[in-house]
Amino acid sequence: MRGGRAGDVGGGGARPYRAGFACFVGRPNAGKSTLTNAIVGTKIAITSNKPQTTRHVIRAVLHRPESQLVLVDTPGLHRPRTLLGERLNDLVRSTWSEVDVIGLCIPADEPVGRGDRFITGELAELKATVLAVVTKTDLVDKKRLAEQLLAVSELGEFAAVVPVSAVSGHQLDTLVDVMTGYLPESPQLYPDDMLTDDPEQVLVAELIREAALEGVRDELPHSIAVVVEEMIPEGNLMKIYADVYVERPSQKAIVIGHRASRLKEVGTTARRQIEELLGTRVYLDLHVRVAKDWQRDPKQLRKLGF
Ligand SMILES: Nc1nc2c(ncn2[C@@H]2O[C@H](COP(=O)(O)OP(=O)(O)OP(=O)(O)O)[C@@H](O)[C@H]2O)c(=O)[nH]1
Repeated sequence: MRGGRAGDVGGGGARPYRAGFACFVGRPNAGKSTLTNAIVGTKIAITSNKPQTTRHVIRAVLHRPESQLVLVDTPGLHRPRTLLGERLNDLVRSTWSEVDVIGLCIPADEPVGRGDRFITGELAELKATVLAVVTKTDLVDKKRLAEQLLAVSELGEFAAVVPVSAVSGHQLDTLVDVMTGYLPESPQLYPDDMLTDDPEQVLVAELIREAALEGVRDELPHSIAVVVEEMIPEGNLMKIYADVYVERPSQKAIVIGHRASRLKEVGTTARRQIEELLGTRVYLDLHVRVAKDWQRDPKQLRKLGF
């Protein structure tokens, strides 16, 4: 509906405008978030070297003259052990049913396994076009890559198998081209200047959460949640008030550190990243609170946005 299209002008031979939704799926650590970041070129989806850290569906809009690819970031599918785990899996499935193109990510440096087979089976039921994306090609040599491409193509019926590296940038444009080719003909979905339709607060909360996890992932891998309570613009300054939730007092001590030294670092790191994201100066006020067993309590989960 919104915006005109250069492709309309001139008629004869112009390719149709395509627009639609796509997402990357795959087992934890397959490289989905890193790939999304590399394609979008800005730090929107949050990555970590620990599985299951992507907790929000985040959309990034890739504008091209003849197309618009809306990337939806989903968490990795996994065996639920807590209520949060179940919610995450529901979120993954509902996202899958809404998109036009799905890129199943399989790392080049790990054997194709049961998890990949399971997800491939689930995807076969959907109406979306499914591509296989062999990620992290920079980690293997040509021979290993060729073997992996073969193993992946034997895994299921894919519209295409595309090897990429988010780190070296290898084939990223090709992947976008291939995915775009499978989008439906459609008018432009979002205005030209829009990169993401997610509330800024979600992105800000994710940046704070990532900073709070830095260096303590082994101790508190899934025990931190962040809620941005208020964002108040004041001239060219954005005042942000946020709560960092942990499950237990002992975790609160870890996050805060000796004489609040760690919390200060978290605040500084997060503030820099938020300033980059918002393009304004930021004042960041962080409070650490204990929400007992928040991962298991539906009321707490709702409050924390799950
Ligand atoms: N060398 C290399 N490492 C990569 C590449 N892509 C991702 N990684 C690394 O692989 C790990 C997992 O990447 P993520 O992007 O967080 O994986 P994910 O699939 O989003 O993981 P979940 O959020 O757990 O579902 C991180 O340590 C990344 O740095 C790549 O192209 N090359």
